[in-house]
Amino acid sequence: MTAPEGTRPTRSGPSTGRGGDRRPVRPPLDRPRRAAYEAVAAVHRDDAFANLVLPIILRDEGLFGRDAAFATELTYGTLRHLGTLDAILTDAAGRDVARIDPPVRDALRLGAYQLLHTRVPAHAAVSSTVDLVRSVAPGATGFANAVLREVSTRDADAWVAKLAPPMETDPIGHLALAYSHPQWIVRAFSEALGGDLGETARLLIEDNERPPVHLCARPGLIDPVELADQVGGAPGAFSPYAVYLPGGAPGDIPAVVDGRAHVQDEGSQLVAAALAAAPLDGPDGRWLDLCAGPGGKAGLLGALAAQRGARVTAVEVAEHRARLVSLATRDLPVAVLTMDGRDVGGDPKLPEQHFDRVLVDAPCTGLGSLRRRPESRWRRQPSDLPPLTRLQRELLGAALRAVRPGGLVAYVTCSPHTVETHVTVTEAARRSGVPVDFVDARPLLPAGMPGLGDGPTVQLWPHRHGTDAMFLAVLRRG
Ligand SMILES: C[S@@+](CC[C@H](N)C(=O)[O-])C[C@H]1O[C@@H](n2cnc3c(N)ncnc32)[C@H](O)[C@@H]1O
Repeated sequence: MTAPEGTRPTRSGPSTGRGGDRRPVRPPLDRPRRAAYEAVAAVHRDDAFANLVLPIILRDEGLFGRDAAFATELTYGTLRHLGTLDAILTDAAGRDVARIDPPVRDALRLGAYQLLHTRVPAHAAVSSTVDLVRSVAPGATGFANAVLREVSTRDADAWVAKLAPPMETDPIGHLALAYSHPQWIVRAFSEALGGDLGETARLLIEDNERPPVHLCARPGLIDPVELADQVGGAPGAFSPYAVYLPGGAPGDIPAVVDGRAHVQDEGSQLVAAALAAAPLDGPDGRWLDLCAGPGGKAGLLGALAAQRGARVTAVEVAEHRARLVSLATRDLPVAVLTMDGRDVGGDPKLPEQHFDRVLVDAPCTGLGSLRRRPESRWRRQPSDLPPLTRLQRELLGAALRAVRPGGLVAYVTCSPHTVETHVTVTEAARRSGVPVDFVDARPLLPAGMPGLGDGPTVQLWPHRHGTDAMFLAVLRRG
């Protein structure tokens, strides 16, 4: 991408050289790069989330349009490519990045990202980064200059060829370095893809792309073609409710403001709609969303329920997220309960064998939506899995208690990690003590959708479907 070379003065702007001030005149720090630096530094220093902290910094800096887009590209790109950039910087600096002063380290990461992954001219990438280092660690400008000059001696492919272990002997290590993912995540993806390393590489590449924004045109409230016309977008490839947003702030769209549409990945729409589409004998008026916050799927289920004379009970344990569910489902037949979903049978508001359709959109590692959270791949650890999978099993067990005989439970994660998908489902079903059968989930998705595998569960993928990597298992209680 082309970088707008900033020329405006900043808070830490240059000396004017007037009034006997003999300091040399320095080029001003451009505000997009400064904003990106502050966002990356906040992520590493304060454990901030880039998608929350960056909009605040952009607003405080008064950055809009191209400048904001450039700052966003630098922030998200640097965070996504962090693993590979750090390996390159370690080599170029001759010492582990962990031993570089954090402000200098973050500035170097931004500089290396510009050199290796953008069309910013090398001289501009180096000089603007050295300016940045001068403002945060004045003693380190010579070091930063030398490191970046070394980085600029190769392009990204040549650095990977130098530093990555050979694909033949260490494919996981190779892919991890080449496509900037932790090895344990590459291993998990490869396993979920049946060991196909070519496909694993395609997934990793997709994870490093900027994700599209999808809208859900709520059924019965707005036609997706009409919404697509309004926003200048296109109807989705698979979900009958999806609209692809070409750009702009979704919060400014009138249909989103008045609750006829909401922002939601197309894969999330598909799995929620699949539960509503599954054939069911007998009563069909009581639907339950056991993990509802912040309310994306409850919004779609609520709109579908309204069309079919059903009602949704939406359960969420975190109070602030339960409030978000209430906001997301206003004017829909949805009752929100702030409570622990595992209390099924232990609380009169959540009786056993009461519901016809139950969704368990379980808390998970979120490895299926790494595109949307650039820093999360570096924060997640394998040690996150045991407590999460225990909670997933307990919630699915509660759902199986909540559903009536003959009723349906959809278990969903936005992670393709088999421990959170297949292992959780089979273990929870085995331990539940109630008879359950798997329903083939593939026919519950739009006809002709490719790449759905052998069933009965479905795994969606960014590189196959353009969606987050959502997993869906549908169970029928006997
Ligand atoms: C993956 S998110 C659900 C996303 C939501 N279905 C949507 O589409 O917007 C999982 C949610 O489960 C909630 N949760 C975690 N433990 C829970 C529990 N024991 N009972 C109910 N909700 C829980 C989390 O707070 C989180 O909001």
